[in-house]
Amino acid sequence: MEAIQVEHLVKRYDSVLAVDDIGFTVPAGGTVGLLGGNGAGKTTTIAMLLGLIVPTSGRITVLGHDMAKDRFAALERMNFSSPYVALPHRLTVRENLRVYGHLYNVAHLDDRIATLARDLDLGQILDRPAGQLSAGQKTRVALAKSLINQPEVLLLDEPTASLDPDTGDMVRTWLEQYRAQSGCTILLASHNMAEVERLCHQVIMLKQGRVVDRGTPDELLARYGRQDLEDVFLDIARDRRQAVAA
Ligand SMILES: Nc1ncnc2c1ncn2[C@@H]1O[C@H](COP(=O)(O)OP(=O)(O)OP(=O)(O)O)[C@@H](O)[C@H]1O
Repeated sequence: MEAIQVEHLVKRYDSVLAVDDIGFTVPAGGTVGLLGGNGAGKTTTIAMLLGLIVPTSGRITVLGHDMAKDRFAALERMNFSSPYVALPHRLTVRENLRVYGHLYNVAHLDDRIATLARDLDLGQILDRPAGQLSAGQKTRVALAKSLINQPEVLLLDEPTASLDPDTGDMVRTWLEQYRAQSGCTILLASHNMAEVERLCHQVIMLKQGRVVDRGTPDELLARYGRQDLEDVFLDIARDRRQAVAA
């Protein structure tokens, strides 16, 4: 079953065609990476999947619900993390998580917050105002917020941005465990190619709002004759493609 289905999706902002007729699916339990340079359309695509931005045209189905008609039924089973969304600054981390927990009607909320605080190492910062945290601490809190309702579909925009290598690795390991234990479907936008190689079953390469390539990390490496995805990314960004088997 497909958890996410995107068909002929378009978003135009006046003169900018931010998303230009893209289509992809994410199978239930799969992790798909959305890659592309700055301005490629990743954040716009995620915002449309969440119903935060209305598409110019096209169709999005999440967990069987058409997002144009029936998005609230899907939204309560989804969540997201984005560095572009600031949590209320004056509330402590715990208060923030409580607010979001109530929005999603989370049962046994204190237990859920305690579990997330333990797993994401938030113990020291739970009672500090969100506005006073470092960028890396905010990223971990945003991730905790995104998991408060144990979503079946998780949209992650740069989930490890600002994390030091050790914490980034901890978060990736934890995401792998969470996915294995929950069967959650993940769409991940990232500029970290090692992260994409490690987490994603399938990769979609966007450029100027269009899908320019897609495949498993191994397929893309073979197609471009490269050892790592960073070089594949650069080839695509710079319009180079090796004359190897497609
Ligand atoms: N509100 C807006 N009004 C006008 N243009 C916009 C708006 N939001 C995004 N754009 C444009 O749409 C295009 C896609 O932007 P988007 O933020 O989706 O890219 P991205 O792939 O997430 O980039 P990055 O890696 O830099 O975060 C860009 O050209 C951007 O300037």
